[in-house]
Amino acid sequence: MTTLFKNIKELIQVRDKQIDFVAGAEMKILPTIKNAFLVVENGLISDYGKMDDCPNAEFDTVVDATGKMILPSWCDSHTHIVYAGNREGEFVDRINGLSYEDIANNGGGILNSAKKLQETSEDDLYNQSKTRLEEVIQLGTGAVEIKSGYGLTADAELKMLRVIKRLKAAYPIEIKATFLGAHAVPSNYKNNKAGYLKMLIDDVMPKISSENLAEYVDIFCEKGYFSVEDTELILVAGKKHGLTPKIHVNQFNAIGGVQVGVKYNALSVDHLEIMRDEDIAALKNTKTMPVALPSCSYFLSIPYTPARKMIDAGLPLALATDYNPGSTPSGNMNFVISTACIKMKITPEEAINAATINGAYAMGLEQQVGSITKGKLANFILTKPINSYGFIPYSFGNHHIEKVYLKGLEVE
Ligand SMILES: N=CN[C@@H](CCC(=O)O)C(=O)O
Ligand SMILES: [Zn+2]
Repeated sequence: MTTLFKNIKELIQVRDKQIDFVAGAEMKILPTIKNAFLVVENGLISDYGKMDDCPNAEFDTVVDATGKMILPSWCDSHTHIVYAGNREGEFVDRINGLSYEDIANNGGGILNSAKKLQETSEDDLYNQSKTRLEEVIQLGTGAVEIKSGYGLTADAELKMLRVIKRLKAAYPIEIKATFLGAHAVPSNYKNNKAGYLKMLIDDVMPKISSENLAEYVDIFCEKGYFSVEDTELILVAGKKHGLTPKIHVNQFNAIGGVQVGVKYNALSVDHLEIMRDEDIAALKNTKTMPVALPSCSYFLSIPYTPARKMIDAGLPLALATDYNPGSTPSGNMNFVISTACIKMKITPEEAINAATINGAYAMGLEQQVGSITKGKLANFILTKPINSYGFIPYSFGNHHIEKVYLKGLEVE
């Protein structure tokens, strides 16, 4: 099965050589080819170049992309899209003056979602979650990480992970799964956090390994949730079960989570709304990707990750949605890149790098997706006619996607 895309106004994020990620000043460079062609063979990118060099061969399908651009699908490395119900009530409570913290202290927040999820059957949870997955695919996402963490019992955490496994099998999008049992301390362990962590380690992790339910382990390292010591415990246990760390840190307070992530070679440290100079310094010259979640800052009216300062300090940056019912009920990566440009003062080139190749790295998929590179999956966005790629973040709240392709096939 071969497809030729011809007369592409601009082919974006073209990387002839496989790279892991871009950092610092390199993030301002977004390689493109104007007036380009792209060939897809059996789901993979097999060739591309200038139209002058377009192969004169027979193809099963030819798509004329005159006036349109092609860019790699968004790589959303941090989501919680498997959840039950929603938290619209808390949205109104916040409008009326309660803080995210007040709501959590009143038994709402993550515990509210956990109660709903525990009462929801696996099939129902699958059906609710697949709707969101289909929605983000239409919005241009071609690779996504999904976390557990709204179960908070052994059974409900495993139920979430099994739903993610079913989604992996049923959809052509690339999916990575993360075990986030340590998302909050459930009420029945209110005065026994150590017992809860022991249960996650002794009862849940072995089942995750034996059923191959996750690639990553996460924990909410934050005042009132889990400490740096709890984080070390979970990361060490996770590693024993083959789970690489990707952790929630520095959302409301900087308590040393970045340092513990770096110490245990976390693939990513995510949120980072509160960053001290020492946290930025700790990430320098490491393999740990800092991930910013601007839609969360927008929705909760909390500070934005100081992305400009971090990139200027030489760090890489990835952007993700954090799609979840409490802090970010949106999985729109187009909005994420706009918000990153507008609020974090990063350029369209930096934002697109952060949402493609760096996002791919933050979920261990940099060999498969995130750039137009021969041999990578043909997961990309065909835009509507637009004048420049900068129009995508500029035109905030809209998207300019005409079609999305996963493994070379148009998603209907
Ligand atoms: N901060 C921790 N976890 C989620 C939100 C949890 C919730 O409110 O449901 C996040 O990444 O924002
Ligand atoms: Zn999150």
